[in-house]
Amino acid sequence: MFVRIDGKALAARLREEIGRQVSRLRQHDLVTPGLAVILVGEDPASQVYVRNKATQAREAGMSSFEYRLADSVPQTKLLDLIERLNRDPEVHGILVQLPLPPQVEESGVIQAIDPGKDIDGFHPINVGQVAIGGPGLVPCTPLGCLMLLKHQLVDLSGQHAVVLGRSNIVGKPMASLLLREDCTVTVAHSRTRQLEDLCRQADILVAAVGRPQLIKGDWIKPGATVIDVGINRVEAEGRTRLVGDVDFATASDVAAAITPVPGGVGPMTIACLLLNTLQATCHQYDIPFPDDIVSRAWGDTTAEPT
Ligand SMILES: NC(=O)C1=CN([C@@H]2O[C@H](COP(=O)(O)OP(=O)(O)OC[C@H]3O[C@@H](n4cnc5c(N)ncnc54)[C@H](OP(=O)(O)O)[C@@H]3O)[C@@H](O)[C@H]2O)C=CC1
Ligand SMILES: Nc1nc(=O)c2c([nH]1)NC[C@@H]1CN(c3ccc(C(=O)N[C@@H](CCC(=O)O)C(=O)O)cc3)C=[N+]21
Repeated sequence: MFVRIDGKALAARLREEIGRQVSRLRQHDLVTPGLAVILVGEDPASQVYVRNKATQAREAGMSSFEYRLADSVPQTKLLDLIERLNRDPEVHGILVQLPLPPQVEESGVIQAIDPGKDIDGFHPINVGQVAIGGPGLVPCTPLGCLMLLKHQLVDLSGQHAVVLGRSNIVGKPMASLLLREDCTVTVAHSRTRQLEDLCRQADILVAAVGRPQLIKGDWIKPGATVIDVGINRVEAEGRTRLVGDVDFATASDVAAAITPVPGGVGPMTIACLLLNTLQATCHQYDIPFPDDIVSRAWGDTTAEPT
């Protein structure tokens, strides 16, 4: 039986559970988790995400601080703001929306964020921790993908996972996490040969290439689980709509389960951002983090965060 993995519903349940944990912290007068989001420039899609992040943080009982900087902002000004937020006791998580304009050097900005407040998990310290299986903040999008996979599949061990895309924000951390789950992992990219044949070998296919509906049903192994990370805006019949990297219609005839776009990975990314903010807050205050939060939210035992 084909399953459409309902990321939107699962994310809503996870946010509710995060909200319960936040009110517990507040009731005990311990702390109100605070999330700071920095947006440089006026990209309309980024504005939508940043607004959604702020609204959902507030709905979960967190404080949300938004900083909008001009597209022409000098790097030093952005670094000064990050420094200030690193020291701000009301801010426990910092996110700088990517991509950044060309005058700003992305790696310098990421490295300026206090690794303990780096809720995106992009700082080299957190990247390294994930790679060696240590503690640390895990990037939100791959973390959300892993939770959806664990919800869908009882055992990831020994499964062949093919990750399409090798970006620092999705493909590479996704591959690290799947390896930690004992999958056999293949990472493909724009230079990969015979991509279709490779995809057909995947028990688990994670698509993060940013190419609208590139992956067709006949690229997919019957019974595979497909996670579609792609968010692509396409014009159709005079309207813009969102499609993934997977051609959902043909893929759903072959795969056992797929995440839809919208309503799949996207909402989980934001829920995981809030989860990371809660985790960072607990860590900063030496409060035990409720490790079973995902199973509490979803009522299963297969989806613990890593
Ligand atoms: N749902 C969510 O929460 C999120 C969704 N996204 C979406 O996920 C997608 C990927 O994002 P991101 O990782 O940032 O993108 P990047 O553009 O940084 O990376 C794309 C990757 O895909 C590879 N690639 C591009 N075209 C092909 C092709 N035809 N065949 C094989 N590989 C290809 C590139 O290869 P190479 O390295 O060789 O150039 C690269 O590794 C986008 O649609 C983005 O909008 C991103 C973040 C969060
Ligand atoms: N530092 C940083 N961290 C990020 O996590 C980050 C980033 N920069 N830059 C951009 C990408 C993209 N991203 C998305 C988050 C949510 C949805 C999302 O909620 N999507 C909805 C649809 C929203 C809509 O209608 O546009 C869905 O798929 O259902 C999508 C994409 C986070 N990113």
